[in-house]
Amino acid sequence: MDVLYSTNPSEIPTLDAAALRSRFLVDDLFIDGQVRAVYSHQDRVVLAGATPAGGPLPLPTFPELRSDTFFERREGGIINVGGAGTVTVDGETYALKHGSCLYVGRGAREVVFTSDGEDAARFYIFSAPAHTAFPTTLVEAGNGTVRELGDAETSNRRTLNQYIHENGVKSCQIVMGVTTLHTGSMWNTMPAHTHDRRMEAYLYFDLPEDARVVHLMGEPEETRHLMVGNQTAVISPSWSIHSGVGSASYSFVWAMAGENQSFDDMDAVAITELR
Ligand SMILES: O=C[C@H](O)[C@@H](O)CC(=O)C(=O)O
Ligand SMILES: [Zn+2]
Repeated sequence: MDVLYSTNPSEIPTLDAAALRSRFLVDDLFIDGQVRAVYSHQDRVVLAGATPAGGPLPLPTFPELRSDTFFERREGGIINVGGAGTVTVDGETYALKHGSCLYVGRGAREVVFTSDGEDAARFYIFSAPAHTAFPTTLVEAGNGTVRELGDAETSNRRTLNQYIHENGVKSCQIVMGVTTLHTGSMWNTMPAHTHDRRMEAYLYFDLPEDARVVHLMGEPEETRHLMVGNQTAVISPSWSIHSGVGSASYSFVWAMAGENQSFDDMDAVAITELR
């Protein structure tokens, strides 16, 4: 498990592209037959990828967690960004096709991933510390609370599906869903925003391998960009904007944790104010 410590915004202007990438980008989550994980000190979230190939793949715990099982003191949201597969939680099997979301509550002991066929499932896991156990719950792709945002004219027409949130699947901290750009629209989250009470991570997926998202980060008055490929995550501290434009349309998993779960508690920044 890699550990990423928190970064102060004053460090941003001192970082070159490689240093920015090493602190905020996670691009090695999905490797056949492995569970890969990163512990971020932004609200102590863990980002993980599980790619079952050639047989069932159990979720281990990690020495850094000092726990007997991964979910001993944690909850998690799991979204499948690969081929169809299943997640078995303490003997109960949930089928997750591409884009479906499973919430796993604190205290789950045995979690095992499988792929249905040749096209390996790729389970993205976003986990946060949890104070109590909410029920493990499946939401099929597209069955969250849907918001239609943006316009084709400004190239940001997109469908946002909220899965784990105040008015949906209950959690201690996690707010999680998937946003899909309509064909021909390339911008997400414009106008950009911050939410000082929550960190957020984006995992871009369904982006062609030869395409990139130009992801904007940093304090609104001191922005930088990251060139982001398919199935790559970007960690956004609470002080950072998180917005991007693709060279092709794409989807992304967004997931937050922190002080509150109010999706609309965000401070928008007009593009004319960004520096
Ligand atoms: O705080 C909320 C998050 O940044 C995302 O939900 C935004 C998003 O998916 C979008 O505008 O497309
Ligand atoms: Zn946000």
